[in-house]
Amino acid sequence: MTIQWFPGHMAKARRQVTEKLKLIDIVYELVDARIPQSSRNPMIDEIISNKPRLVLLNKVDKADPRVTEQWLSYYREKGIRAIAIDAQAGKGMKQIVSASNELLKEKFDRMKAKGIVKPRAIRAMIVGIPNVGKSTLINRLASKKIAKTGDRPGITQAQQWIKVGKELELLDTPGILWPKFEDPIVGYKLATTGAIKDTIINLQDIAVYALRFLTEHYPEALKARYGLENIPEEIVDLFDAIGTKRGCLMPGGLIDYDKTAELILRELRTDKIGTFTFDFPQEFNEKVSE
Ligand SMILES: Nc1nc2c(ncn2[C@@H]2O[C@H](COP(=O)(O)OP(=O)(O)OP(=O)(O)O)[C@@H](O)[C@H]2O)c(=O)[nH]1
Repeated sequence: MTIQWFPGHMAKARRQVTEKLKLIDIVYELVDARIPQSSRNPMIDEIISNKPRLVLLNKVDKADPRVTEQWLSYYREKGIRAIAIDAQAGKGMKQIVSASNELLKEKFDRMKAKGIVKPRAIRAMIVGIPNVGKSTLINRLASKKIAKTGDRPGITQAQQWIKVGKELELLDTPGILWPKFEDPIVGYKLATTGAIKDTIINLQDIAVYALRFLTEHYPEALKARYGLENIPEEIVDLFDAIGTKRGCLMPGGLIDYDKTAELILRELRTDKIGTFTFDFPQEFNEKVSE
């Protein structure tokens, strides 16, 4: 698999995020709850350094609730604050504000001690890879009282802040960090969940990955969706079975594998087969830094 982001592009995105870090108190690292690890930018720890961080597992409605719980305890054990949210439906929004308050309590207590009587609102920025739900979350948080507080003095680049109640101000442009995947499996996970375009990786290859994954981890859901008594061992036989059931045929009755792959991925992405998580915390126990 040859996927290369332009190094210049990456460097620019990184620079923009680093610039904005100076303006904020806390980073909201938005990841996809279906692939909490694969949808992180691997350099994020280094980029945000010791800035307080809140991990937001978005699209939790599309993930396996059992594995989401495992991820939340995993973060807890690592001392990382994390919340599962559904930005589309607006679930978890209050928790974002309360967790931010808790995380910054010490800093604001120090400000109070220095004689700053009224601590200002917490300033936050959302950071995440494409398609993870950054705009949806901004709109959701801004929904009722959208108010722009204007530019702050001393900042070269004009920044707009969105007020979220009295306690929070959010930068109106999120930081985009690219996923990086030397590991082809990470690429397949990103493609399966729709984080990268289908044109980047061959559609049939993505569907093969997805079917193998479901066969291993969620066989009952796969059987139920496609009316299979058993899941064939050979992947081509599984394609044939699904293609036949769904009438994905070419003239002459041969299975149309492209059409079958497209159907499987469409149904998977729209949760027709079920709600799944593709990253398991056990796989990454050694790899995540604190
Ligand atoms: N089911 C579900 N869908 C969501 C959720 N949050 C966002 N989406 C959907 O995910 C898609 C991408 O959301 P965006 O908000 O555009 O993502 P983004 O990170 O701003 O994307 P870029 O502009 O590409 O960086 C949209 O179709 C949203 O409706 C969620 O919590 N649940």
